[in-house]
This record gives sequence, C-alpha cells and structure tokens, in this order.
Amino acid sequence: MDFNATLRNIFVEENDIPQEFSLPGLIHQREYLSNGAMKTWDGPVHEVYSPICIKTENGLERKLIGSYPVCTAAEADESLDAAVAAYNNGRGEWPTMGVAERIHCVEQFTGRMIEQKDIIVKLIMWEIGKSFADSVKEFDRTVEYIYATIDSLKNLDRDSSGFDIVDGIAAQVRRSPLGVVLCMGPFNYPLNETFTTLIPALIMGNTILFKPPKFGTLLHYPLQEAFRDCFPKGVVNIIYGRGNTIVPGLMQSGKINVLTLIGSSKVANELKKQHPKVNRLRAVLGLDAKNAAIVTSNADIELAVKEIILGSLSFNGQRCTALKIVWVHRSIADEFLKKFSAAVAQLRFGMPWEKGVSLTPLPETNKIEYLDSCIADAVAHGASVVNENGGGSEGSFFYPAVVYPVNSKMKLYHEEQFGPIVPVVPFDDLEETIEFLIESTHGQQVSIFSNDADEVASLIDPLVNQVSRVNINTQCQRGPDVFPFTGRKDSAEGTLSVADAIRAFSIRSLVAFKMNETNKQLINEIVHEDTSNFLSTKFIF
Ligand SMILES: NC(=O)C1=CN([C@@H]2O[C@H](COP(=O)(O)OP(=O)(O)OC[C@H]3O[C@@H](n4cnc5c(N)ncnc54)[C@H](OP(=O)(O)O)[C@@H]3O)[C@@H](O)[C@H]2O)C=CC1
Ligand SMILES: O=C(O)[C@H](O)COP(=O)(O)O
Repeated sequence: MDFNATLRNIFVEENDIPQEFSLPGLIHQREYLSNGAMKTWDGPVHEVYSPICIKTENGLERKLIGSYPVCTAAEADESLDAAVAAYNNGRGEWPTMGVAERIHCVEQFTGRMIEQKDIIVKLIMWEIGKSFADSVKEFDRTVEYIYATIDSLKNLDRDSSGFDIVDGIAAQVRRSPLGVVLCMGPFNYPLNETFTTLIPALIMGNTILFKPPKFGTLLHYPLQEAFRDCFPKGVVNIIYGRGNTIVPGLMQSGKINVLTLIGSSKVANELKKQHPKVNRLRAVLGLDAKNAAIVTSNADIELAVKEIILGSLSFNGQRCTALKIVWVHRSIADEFLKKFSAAVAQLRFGMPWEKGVSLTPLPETNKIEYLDSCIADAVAHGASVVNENGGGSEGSFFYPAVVYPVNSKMKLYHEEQFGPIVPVVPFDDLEETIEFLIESTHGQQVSIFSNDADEVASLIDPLVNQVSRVNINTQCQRGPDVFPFTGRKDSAEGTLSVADAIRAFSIRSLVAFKMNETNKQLINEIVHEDTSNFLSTKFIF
C-alpha cells in the first residue's frame, strides 16, 4: 500500500462532505456564561480550525468551523467572584440546598444536554478529529456517568443510618462541599473528562468555574443556556480563553478551593505552585501516563497483538490510558513485530465520519513535528521504523510508526508521545520491566500478556505497587467507569470513579453529641426530621 497515494483519495472538497455530518454553518460564539447571565463579548476571538483538512485550490487546508471569545484575566476574575458569591462561605443557595433538589437540577440539565446530542457529537468530531462513532460513544458514556453519579449519591445517602455511638459520644458524618472548584480538562475527551469532574463537584454543592480546552471549546456552547437555566445564579460559570493567560491569576487569588485538572502533570504542578496557600487547596488530578505492555515468552501473541493495537492506537494513541511502550521478550520479538506490523496495515485511516476508521486527523498543530522528532531521535540512537509506511504524514494525518529496538537513551522510552507511535523494547529478564516501572515518573496502568499463571502471579505483586491498575491479557483502559480510576507518582492525585469522585469533591464533617438525656432527645428529633425523606436530608456519609 502506498500511504500517500491512499491519502490523496481520502481528502475531500467542501461540497463532498456528507450532509448528515456537516455543521449548520460557521459557529461564531460571542457570549460566555458568568453570574447566571450570558455576557456579550466584543473583544478578540480565537478562530477554530478543524484538524479535518479539506482540498482547496491552495492545497490541503484545515477547515474553519467557527470562533469563540478569548477572555482576559479581568473576565476570569469576575466569573471567579460570581462563583465565590454563589458559594457564600457555604451559606449560598446551592451549598445549603437539599441533596434531592440538587439531583433534580442535574437531572434537568442532563435532559437538556440530551436534546443537544446531535450538535455536540458533530462538534466533538470537527473540533478534535475523533471518529463520529467514538464521538457518539463519548457523549453516551458521559450521560451514563452522570446518571451513575446520581445513583451513587442516592446510595451513599441511604447508607447513613443516623448516629454511631463510641465512648459515649454519638457522631453523625455529613458530606459537605469544599467551595469554589476550578475545573479544566484535556482535548482528547473534551466532554467526558470535563463532566467526570464537573458533575460530581457540582452535585456535592460546590460552585464551578470551568475553562474548556483550546481544542474542544465550541462543543460546550450548546450547554451554556442549560447551565444558566438549571442552576442558581453564579453556580456554574464558563470562561473561554487560553489557560496560560487566564488561569494563573485565578490561582494566585487564593479564592480557588479545589483545582481539578485532567491534563498534563507539568501544568498541574505549575498551577498548584501559584496558589498562595497550597495547603488549603485540594487537587483532584488525572494526569499523564506511560503505560507499558509486557509481552512475555508465554504470551498468546495473536491476542497480545489484537489488544495492543487497540491499546496503543485507538484514537491515534491520544488517550491517557493508551499503551505508550511495549516490552516484548526477545525470543518472540520478531514474530510479534511481524504480526503487529501486519495488524497496523489493516487499520483504516480516513475522514472521521467514515465507518470503521480508527486513524483520523490529529488536532494539535505542532504534533506531527514532535512525532517526527521522536522518530529521528530513536533512529539516531539505533532504532528503526519497522512497519511499511510508518511515520509518513500528510496534512494532519500521521501513519502509525512501530519503532524497534527502543532503549533508555531515547525520548520514546521516557516521554508520553500521546500519538500514533508504538515504541517496542526487547527484554531478556522480566526484572527489566519491573525496573522500568519503578524508575518511571508515571504510575497509571500496565498490561501483562502471558498464559502462565505462575508468571502472571509473580508479576502482579511488584506491579500493583508501581501502578494503580494491572490488566491481565487485555489493554489498559479507564472503564468500566465505576472502577476506581487513579494513578501513582505524577499520574494522578485523588481517585475518579463514580463513587470516588463524589468523595473527592466533598469533605466529611462530624456532628458529635455527648450522650446525655438532653442530647438523646435532640438526636431523636434530628433523626426523625432528617430521615423522613432521606433525599431531602443534608445528613449524608
Ligand atoms: N489521567 C487522566 O485521566 C487523563 C490525562 N490526560 C492527559 O492530558 C494530556 C493531554 O491533554 P492536553 O489538553 O494536551 O493537556 P494540557 O495539560 O495541555 O491542558 C489541560 C488544560 O490545562 C490548560 N492549560 C494548559 N497549559 C496551561 C498553563 N500554562 N496554565 C494554565 N492552564 C493551562 C489547558 O488550557 P488550554 O487548552 O487553553 O491551553 C487545558 O484546559 C496528556 O498528558 C494526557 O495523558 C488526558 C485524559 C485523561
Ligand atoms: O483520556 C483518557 O485516556 C481517558 O481517561 C481514558 O478513557 P479510555 O481508557 O476509556 O479511553
């Protein structure tokens, strides 16, 4: 197959874009949601160019799809003040509202969100180049996550059975909100990763300042009015602009109580340092990873190839959970590489709306240059691209490269490439793979491929002490979303799953009663009042 010849057939002209996947014209947004109202913006805007390139008379060009405000620190500060006022030191309408009412607001919002599914899904596809099928999945999964969060909160509440008495003291545990949450997410799951933090933070009674990522901003517009209509004034504020210009001032103000960032550890560390009282800041972070696959001499090679293809190249490797380095026992390396390269050649690349495509355009404009530099560095240190056409690029497409043999002198051994390159490292002794994980600054997940029970068992213990999830004969992934999702070292802070996220965005406060006659009577009255309708009680674990 000639990669470049095939690509020439993929690119289309404007008029050839299938109608059902087109946007309803250019989407020029000039508003942002602050303090319960849409504020009109007449300042500078950011023009959004899709990673999807279109054939024009000037050659291939990223298609312009719309624009949005580039707010400044002044608008960000105003929105922050709105969130602070809505929280009102825990005395605002939202943090004091009963759980049942907050759930009701979130349900109403979700209903409105579902009405906007068509446009949101199309915008995910156009803004970040995710396949249409995967964009639909991202939307559906987000809605499921919201409903699961609601169920989880109801169950958390139901578990509270009044008071525990220890040493003559009765204590009730309440889950209280933390304050103002600054919420930021990455480009690769612009809807899902945002809502994974924003919704649990919101439902627990916190107020929100949300800044969408630069690739994946327009898709949040259809939700602005729903946020405005479903929540009290100032509870959700959305600010548009570049993170590096508007966020530092927010952190330096000391008014942010919780930083939640799904993105890179470099950004998270910088932002934490900017807070004047970092010990008063809670951070809930999902960060970068260098997840490894370990294919032992006892592996089912066909199965390993199938899983590692999915693990390393789904959405072009742009997943935090992607397999970003593959360790293969030297005795099976040739066979693995041959089968893996053949499987790569079977992957379909194409426009994101085409059925069955797995390789799609890359949104980051400097990405291809970075990926080329990784390959050049690996080649300079003795590796080569072993699959046909590997590393070729045109427009915003990059053909996956399988690079072998990778070693510790290379960037690809250490850095999170976050793109379609699969670095393969040969090993002789499993101890080498454990050493790699011990030395790594990351600690999210690992996948072991082996059919030997003793071998698998001998690896599990050392590996669970390095990463937060060990997958056996399967790729790394976040789901099912009810599983705890976190990481060690630089890969995370706090745990995100449905139930864990509710805990991450709240604090347990005690109400303690010395058990004398007066207090026994008081407790009876409180329990009676507050458990009459468990959902209306604010007394939850
Ligand atoms: N562990 C997890 O759960 C997940 C982790 N990730 C990680 O996310 C990364 C990819 O996403 P990416 O969008 O590139 O991540 P970034 O860290 O670059 O961006 C995340 C957010 O931080 C903002 N930001 C970036 N730079 C600054 C700055 N200097 N000051 C303030 N804010 C800033 C961005 O805004 P702006 O866009 O305006 O710059 C964006 O909203 C990968 O490392 C991936 O592993 C991705 C998904 C899940
Ligand atoms: O950004 C990511 O990679 C997501 O958190 C992982 O989700 P996935 O494993 O389901 O793709």
